[in-house]
Amino acid sequence: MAKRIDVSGLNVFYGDFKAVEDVSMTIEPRSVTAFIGSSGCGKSTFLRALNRMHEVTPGASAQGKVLLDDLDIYGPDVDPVMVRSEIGMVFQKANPFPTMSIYDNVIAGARLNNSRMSKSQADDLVEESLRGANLWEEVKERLNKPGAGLSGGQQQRLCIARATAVKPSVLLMDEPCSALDPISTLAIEDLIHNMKEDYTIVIVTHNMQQAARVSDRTAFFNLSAPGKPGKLIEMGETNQMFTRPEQKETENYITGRFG
Ligand SMILES: Nc1ncnc2c1ncn2[C@@H]1O[C@H](COP(=O)(O)OP(=O)(O)OP(=O)(O)O)[C@@H](O)[C@H]1O
Repeated sequence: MAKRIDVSGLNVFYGDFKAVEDVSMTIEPRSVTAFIGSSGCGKSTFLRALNRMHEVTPGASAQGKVLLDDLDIYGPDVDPVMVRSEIGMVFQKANPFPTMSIYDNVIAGARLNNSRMSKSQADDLVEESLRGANLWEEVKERLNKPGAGLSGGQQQRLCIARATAVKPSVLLMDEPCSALDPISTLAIEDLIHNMKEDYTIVIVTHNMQQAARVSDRTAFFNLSAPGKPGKLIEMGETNQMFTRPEQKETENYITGRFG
């Protein structure tokens, strides 16, 4: 299920402004990769270009290559909607459809892909996805209540259930815990840890302890100066990045001397 992402020479623009310059990296399947770096260095922009989500921003464009196993996601005949169902996304602020029930939130994307799904198939998928997101026990008695009635941490796990219900191979998470309290954060971190058996996971985080706790590999991005594009400075095993980074810039950032 999990797939590898290979990026080569990716540049991302907002109009004429180059926000990300010449990034190449491999994101390994069945592992967690963290993106760290100071504010504005292009982590979210780069993340969104991995499933063509930047295309919903007017004027945004990307150049370069992104392969999902063998599929060139920017290929001429490739449908961005298909790309986003293979490479799902979870955002900083949990965004369940507010008036929809918990049940319908989970099944919404999967129904778009398969409108002929039977009631029992849908029931099974809702349960499986909520169990996978470690939310089933908390909501099984109130599946028909609105998603917006859940706590922030529960809403974020609901969004994870919704993203996984379409059976993606990759999950991109953009600061998924930044709006959550420490207990809910730990619940999401545990979940990320368990989910990496089945998915390729990428997480953008400002919290370096979090990157150290949850990720196998870490990529550090930086800007050479304000207004310049963000670049990938270094990527490696998380342990090595936090103890023996190769670049001085990385060391300055992780030891808090910068950014
Ligand atoms: N919709 C947009 N239109 C124009 N410029 C944008 C847009 N979104 C981001 N940018 C610019 O692109 C650059 C990279 O922003 P991005 O949000 O990717 O950085 P980031 O590393 O994720 O920052 P943060 O950690 O603060 O979320 C910044 O200079 C930002 O101002």
